[in-house]
Amino acid sequence: MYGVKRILGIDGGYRGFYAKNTIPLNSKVVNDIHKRGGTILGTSRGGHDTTKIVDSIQDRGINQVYIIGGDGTQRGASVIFEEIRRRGLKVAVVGIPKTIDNDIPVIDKSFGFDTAVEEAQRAINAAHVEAESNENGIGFVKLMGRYSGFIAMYATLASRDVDCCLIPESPFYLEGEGGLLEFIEKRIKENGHMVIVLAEGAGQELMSKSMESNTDASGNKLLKDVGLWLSQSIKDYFKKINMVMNLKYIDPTYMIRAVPSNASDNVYCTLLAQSAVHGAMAGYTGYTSGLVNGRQTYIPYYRITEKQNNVVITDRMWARLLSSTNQPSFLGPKDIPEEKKEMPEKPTLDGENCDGVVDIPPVTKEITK
Ligand SMILES: Nc1ncnc2c1ncn2[C@@H]1O[C@H](COP(=O)(O)OP(=O)(O)O)[C@@H](O)[C@H]1O
Ligand SMILES: O=P(O)(O)OC[C@H]1O[C@](O)(COP(=O)(O)O)[C@@H](O)[C@@H]1O
Repeated sequence: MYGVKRILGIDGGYRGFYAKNTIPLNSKVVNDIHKRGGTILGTSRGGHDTTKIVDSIQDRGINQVYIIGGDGTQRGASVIFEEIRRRGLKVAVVGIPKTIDNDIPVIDKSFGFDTAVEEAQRAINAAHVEAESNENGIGFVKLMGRYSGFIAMYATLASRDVDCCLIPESPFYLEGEGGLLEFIEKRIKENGHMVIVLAEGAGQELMSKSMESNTDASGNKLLKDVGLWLSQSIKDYFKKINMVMNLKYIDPTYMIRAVPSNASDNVYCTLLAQSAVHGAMAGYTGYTSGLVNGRQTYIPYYRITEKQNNVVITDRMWARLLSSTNQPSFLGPKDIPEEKKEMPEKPTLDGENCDGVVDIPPVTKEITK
């Protein structure tokens, strides 16, 4: 449509700009990538050397850069955009929001999230079958979600087989009255089985200080395996109270991330890509292409990078989850920040992303002509 002759793929994330050869892309090369999981370009953490990246863009004569990834990637794109602007280069920088975690703010959802939720159902179904088939069975599923529990929350709501969903945004405790272990014992006594879904970032603070972890190359906290730790704690508890229990632990995290995208994500990806290109061709730069309240928009980087999208546990969606699982909130009044105690009803479809959409500024014509 625009007569573009040369498209280069950057191999292996940000460091690929300066440490690797580019991968020529054409319609033949990308013809069936939507049917495969993963990425033909490769991915990595770390490696964001802004000067070298922008040098590489400049040296190669690149005039449009499309950067695909999660909230960290969008922050990286924003830094590149600033440097390009500082140097006065005529290069458009555009972000495409791709992450299964759905932790990018403002937009309705990121590309990959729907697929992850759908695939998580398989693991939850398996956990349910195993739990039902064993005496006092517990099916325990760990899902991704380092800081944001969206996959766990939506998979739980979709499945309706889950008795307890634990996410990073909602603190919980194990022992004593109102604690998780007491709840599990009660639910098992009532139903004879249960399913627990856990986002990997949940309950990290409960694990021993001796298991203190570092950060990955991107600066993300390296998580301790809360799934294994929690399943062992549950087993120890049932041993202590001398009650039979069969816990089956399922960790489908990388299997979920590796599947090809589903139909809904394929369509979404097409919209994101087309919209991103139209924006750059129209002369815009410094934005992430995304769906907001069902409409394709161009969102200036400063709105994307100012915060992370997290589950708001005082919002309606989490309330819906609590009523669906009938789990306790595990919260005392002290766990709810003052300003969250009286949240006004928000005028969106699902209670999420409200903060970002009410006053989205018009696209600033951050254009390098
Ligand atoms: N504040 C930042 N400034 C510059 N680059 C960043 C920043 N945060 C993240 N990046 C770059 O983006 C990459 C991807 O971020 P990461 O958090 O690993 O994944 P995701 O994009 O899925 O959130 C990082 O490896 C790093 O190169
Ligand atoms: O082990 P890796 O490759 O660093 O990835 C694990 C992390 O990936 C995430 O799913 C984010 O992945 P995406 O950005 O690809 O969606 C986190 O939830 C998880 O902690």
